[in-house]
Amino acid sequence: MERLVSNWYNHRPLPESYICPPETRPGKLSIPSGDTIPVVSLGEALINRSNTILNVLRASQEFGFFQVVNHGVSEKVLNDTMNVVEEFFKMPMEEKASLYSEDPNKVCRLYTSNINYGTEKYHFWRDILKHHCHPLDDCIKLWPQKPTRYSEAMLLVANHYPPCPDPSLTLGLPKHCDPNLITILLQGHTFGLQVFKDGQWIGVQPLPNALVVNIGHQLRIVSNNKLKSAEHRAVTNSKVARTTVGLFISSSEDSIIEPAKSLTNAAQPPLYRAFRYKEFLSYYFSMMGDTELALQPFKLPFNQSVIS
Ligand SMILES: O=C(O)CCC(=O)C(=O)O
Ligand SMILES: [Fe+2]
Repeated sequence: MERLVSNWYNHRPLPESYICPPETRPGKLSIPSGDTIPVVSLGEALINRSNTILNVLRASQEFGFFQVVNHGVSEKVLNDTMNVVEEFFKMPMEEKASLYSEDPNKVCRLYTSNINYGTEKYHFWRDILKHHCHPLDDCIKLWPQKPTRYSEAMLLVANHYPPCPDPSLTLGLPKHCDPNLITILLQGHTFGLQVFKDGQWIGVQPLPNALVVNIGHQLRIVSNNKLKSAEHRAVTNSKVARTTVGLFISSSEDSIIEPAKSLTNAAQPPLYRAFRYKEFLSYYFSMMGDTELALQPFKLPFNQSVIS
């Protein structure tokens, strides 16, 4: 519990154990906050559905990332979700203590940094509240009891990045691709999310009431690499705490994942073998940070993919 950054951050300078190796440091923080990440207005689908679908496909092929506006989720629901999560992180430590756990198998838990605080080489400037949402009737009983409004919001991962004494030396979240199908992120008003595209980092501009959508590894595999699972990371800032809420859409751990048959043929053979999602997840978490290595054991060698 003492490990949570929000427990101690404003009492001391950046501890050495949070300093990233030079090649992964954010360094200069004036990353262009791109208008380049596509913004898709879902409201347009009511008038021209096929054009909206094309926009989503194009963004998923080129960037693996886009923002959606006019999505139909009310401003009130978005604000309530963000407020209740911010309220959760602001609660006194004693109120949150029962949720703190370093056991990754716990269905609802509060923890810090990244996957394994005990074994990681250096730490990240982030506290996390994570829980499952499906099946809702079972999961909701395990969600935080306080703030009492909490269970009216539905979410899976809430990231909290307290103000940081030196944002140029540390990261909130290291470079990664999400393992699941699609992630929908409410990133609030504070800049911090960056996407790696064509060898450089691009900032994802916080837009009012927008949701950031990104393609995960599962969908990259199902689409046989037609859609891109983009690498991204979160940087911190020294002025304000940043809180984000991510809904991770995923198939069940027992599902078989493989390239869709309708997208493969003799000219475009499957690039991945079939596997159970849980097999992928355990390998992914052991390879955290190296996107291509995480996919390696699931790739088919070219000649084998032609035969199958
Ligand atoms: O907090 C953010 O801006 C990014 C979060 C994210 O990428 C994740 O939780 O996988
Ligand atoms: Fe992510």
